[in-house]
Amino acid sequence: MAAQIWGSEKRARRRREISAKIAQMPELHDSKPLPFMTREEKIMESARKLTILTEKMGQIIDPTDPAELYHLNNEVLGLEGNPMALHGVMFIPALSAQASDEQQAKWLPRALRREIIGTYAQTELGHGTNLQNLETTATYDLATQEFVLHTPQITALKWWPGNLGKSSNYAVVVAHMIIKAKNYGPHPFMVQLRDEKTHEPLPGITIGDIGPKMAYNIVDNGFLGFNKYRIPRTNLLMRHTKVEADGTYIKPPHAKINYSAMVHVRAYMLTGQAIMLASALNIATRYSSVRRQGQIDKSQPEVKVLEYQTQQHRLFPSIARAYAFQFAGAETVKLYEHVLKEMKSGNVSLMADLHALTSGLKSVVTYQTGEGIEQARMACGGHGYSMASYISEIYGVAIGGCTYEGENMVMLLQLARYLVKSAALVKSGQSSKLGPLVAYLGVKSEPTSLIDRIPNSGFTEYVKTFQHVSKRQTLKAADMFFGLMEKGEKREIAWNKCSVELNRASRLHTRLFIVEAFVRRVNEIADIRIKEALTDLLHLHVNYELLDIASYALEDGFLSASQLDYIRDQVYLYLGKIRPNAVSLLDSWEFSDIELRSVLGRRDGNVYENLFKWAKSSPLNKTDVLSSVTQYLKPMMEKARL
Ligand SMILES: CCCCCCCCCCCCCCCCCCCCC/C=C/C(=O)SCCNC(=O)CCNC(=O)[C@H](O)C(C)(C)COP(=O)(O)OP(=O)(O)OC[C@H]1O[C@@H](n2cnc3c(N)ncnc32)[C@H](O)[C@@H]1OP(=O)(O)O
Ligand SMILES: Cc1cc2nc3c(=O)[nH]c(=O)nc-3n(C[C@H](O)[C@H](O)[C@H](O)COP(=O)(O)OP(=O)(O)OC[C@H]3O[C@@H](n4cnc5c(N)ncnc54)[C@H](O)[C@@H]3O)c2cc1C
Repeated sequence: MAAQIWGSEKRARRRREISAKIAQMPELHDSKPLPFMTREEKIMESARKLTILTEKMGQIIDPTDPAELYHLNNEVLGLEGNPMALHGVMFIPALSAQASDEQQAKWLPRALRREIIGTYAQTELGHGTNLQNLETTATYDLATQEFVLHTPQITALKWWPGNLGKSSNYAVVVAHMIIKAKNYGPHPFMVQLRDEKTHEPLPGITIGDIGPKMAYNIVDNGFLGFNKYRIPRTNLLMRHTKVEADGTYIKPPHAKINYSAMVHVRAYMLTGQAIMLASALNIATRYSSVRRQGQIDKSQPEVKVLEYQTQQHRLFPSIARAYAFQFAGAETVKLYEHVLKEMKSGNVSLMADLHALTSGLKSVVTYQTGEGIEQARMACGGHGYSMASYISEIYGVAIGGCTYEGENMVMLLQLARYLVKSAALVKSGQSSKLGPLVAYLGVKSEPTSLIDRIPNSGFTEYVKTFQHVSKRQTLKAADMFFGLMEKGEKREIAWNKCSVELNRASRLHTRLFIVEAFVRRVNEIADIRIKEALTDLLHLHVNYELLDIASYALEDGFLSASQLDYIRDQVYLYLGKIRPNAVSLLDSWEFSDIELRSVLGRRDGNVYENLFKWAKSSPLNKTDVLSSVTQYLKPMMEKARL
């Protein structure tokens, strides 16, 4: 099963080897539990480990393999980030995709050797979503052949970029490029922020940390201002766009090609979210098979809480989602790598499809991951609320994904633009022009669903039902939009009035893609036992998901009330079938105890003893009487007693 999850036997074996090596290297372990550290201590601890990794990484992993890097990162540095997180996740990808060959030769080897640390500085205090209204300017000075970076007012301060505040000395900065008083829109520039020797901010730069956040507190998200700060013309990233010495602008082959670093993260973060969901579920499911509370049959001893159907219903559909996200994420990464290769050689024809797909997936996956992790926390009762479970930290980190790389509603609306264009093709009889991901929009469906009507139909009737609801909602939302425009509404006003319906269409389309990716994967599996276990999980997935969106299929009679009862029964049936495999389905992800960082989710199940040990190690327990007591509470009580 690990081979299915991680993509191959080899990958699963490599993960095990890497975990085993790390287990033998105490210098790479947390020196104490992260929840007991202050933010400064955590940052220090993480930087300490990063420097060891820089020395020893080659002995542990193949540093050119992103999957191995990611595993190393999760084991050693953990989910809460590290001082170079953005360096690997956005700075290097931005340079790789957007810098010319000459620029890459100058900067990439230095970045890869970690001579410099970089980040991606785009969002500002006043604007994150609406890139067209960013306020930082890069004005070309023809006389000196330099760009002058400037922050005209407080809302133009860069705000949020990870590791910008304290760790990075370089950044890819996105600013509006102005040449001879003409604004060419946001463009990426390579900018040195700090002196390479002293690490002091360079003159003209204001920089710092934005303060503690809901999670990710090892990352120094920062602010950055420029006061007429000059950089050479050749620091504009010029793979696709060029500015000649005389100020001539050569436009890129696609207007949004400079957004590729964002698409990179959107594509890669899906499996990251799957891992976080599976981690939280692993903790909750292991604990649920240790925790005994109450009886189902009063004549029997107390049961493991995992025996309760409500507990299974809380956890198992999310187990199915974690697998589904991992499979859909793997497909998306493949597609992204393909499109990136094509883009580099000038073919930009697939960018719109990739953008639509990653926008929808990013939104649905992060939202459902958040839901699943929060349910996992609640499923652990009181101990889930303790930082000893570590689930709240996983939740805080995962939920950040709903906001970064494009706020979820906004990204769903991006996919909706693509769906509406596709709907227009269907309406004008040009269904043959639909791309493969939306081809179903042009296919006439049956009048009613055949779920439970055709024996042994596998998942086909389920997929058709998802297609039907997605198609119907897309056409309905598009009709609403076109109808308003026909009545004379301006395009943007009409769009806003339909946006809730449009986003519903985007979610349904994305959920269909996730179901299809799961079905595709299960169909490919040769090993009978693995196929059986995953087929059970897929049964739970399609029935649970369909029940969740049933109103869309009920309202036009595509599903009947009796079919809905059948679907509900299937959910209960598969909860029971999955129960014996539940812990194994999560243990198959092979997270080590080092990586999980959870007292509740320990592999050996020795929860109570270790919870007590953990509590005793709290800094508050170093002394029996705290100074808050001697200084305030004790005098208060004494005064009251007088
Ligand atoms: C040991 C050490 C270890 C280190 C690490 C190891 C690394 C291993 C690698 C593994 C990676 C794992 C990943 C895990 C991730 C976790 C890390 C978390 C870090 C978080 C970092 C966060 C960073 C950020 O948030 S950066 C800032 C992101 N900002 C946004 O996303 C802004 C959102 N807004 C937008 O994208 C745009 O403004 C948008 C799209 C809303 C509108 O843009 P616009 O320019 O205004 O567009 P408009 O004129 O309206 O035109 C729309 C038009 O354009 C099309 N379009 C838009 N975008 C694209 C695109 N990208 N591609 C193609 N087409 C695009 C759109 O479709 C419209 O088309 P039409 O409909 O045809 O008009
Ligand atoms: C943990 C974290 C890490 C980050 N790292 C980085 C980084 O490394 N580099 C970087 O540059 N940035 C980074 N960011 C910033 C992040 O990319 C932005 O916060 C994000 O893109 C959302 O933009 P915003 O803050 O402007 O939200 P807003 O756009 O102000 O969103 C507020 C509300 O308005 C709604 N809204 C906005 N526009 C529309 C619209 N057109 N239609 C409908 N609704 C709309 C949204 O849906 C939301 O409900 C990070 C953020 C976080 C939380």
